[in-house]
Amino acid sequence: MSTRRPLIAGNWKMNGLAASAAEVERMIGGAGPIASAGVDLLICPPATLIARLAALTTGSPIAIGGQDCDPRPNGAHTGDIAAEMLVDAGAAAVILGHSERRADHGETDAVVRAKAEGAHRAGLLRIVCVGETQAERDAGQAVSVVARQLAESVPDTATGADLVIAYEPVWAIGTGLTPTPEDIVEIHAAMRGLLRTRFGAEAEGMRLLYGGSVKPDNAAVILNLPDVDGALVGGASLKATDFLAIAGACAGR
Ligand SMILES: O=C[C@H](O)COP(=O)(O)O
Repeated sequence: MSTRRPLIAGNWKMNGLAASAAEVERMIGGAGPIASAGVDLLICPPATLIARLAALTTGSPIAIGGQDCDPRPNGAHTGDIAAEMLVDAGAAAVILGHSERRADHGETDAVVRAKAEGAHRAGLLRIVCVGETQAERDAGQAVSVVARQLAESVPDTATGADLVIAYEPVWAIGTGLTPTPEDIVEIHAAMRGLLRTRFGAEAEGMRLLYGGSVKPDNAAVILNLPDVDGALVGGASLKATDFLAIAGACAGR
């Protein structure tokens, strides 16, 4: 049995208004037993809601995170948000290199790595996303693509305490499709092996999340797979009942 604390993280993407605080209040209401079972809970709302939800969740088992940060600490960069600003707003973590940012904003592995360095400077837990496209999987390149992203997006400063990797096959995001359990196990085992080779004992503390169409009805199977230390949940994290059901499946492992 792993000593890593499982993490269920919700990525709200570009969803959520002030009224969404009510959903988080419902999450707080159900989070106690899940946290007592040793599961870490994180919600990453849009930047506009970080301060509001950080205040709301203070003293609760739910932490708040960002969905991106700029590598630089401050300066004349209109529209960008530094990792230090996320911390100042109450964030404890940040998602980096999500495939939607890689696709929508042209983020390369080198950019993701620089952002991860910025997050490290600010003291944030870093959740670095990797994952192959459908074409890459069809070409038999899933493991090699993930290995390359892992090697090039994760900085040398990574430690067991501050690095989380989220394996999110691009074709599984928001589609209702998921890889087979065997495919998830293959990728997670490969990632653990690569992290061990690079980081030695620190790799044992690095949590590996699966993300892509995680729902209450498939969570138990996915979360019980070897080397799956939790989930990065998109659509299902917008509803307290679904998010708590997924986290509850993790608590029941
Ligand atoms: O960051 C979360 C993922 O992109 C998964 O999204 P999804 O659960 O809506 O498929």
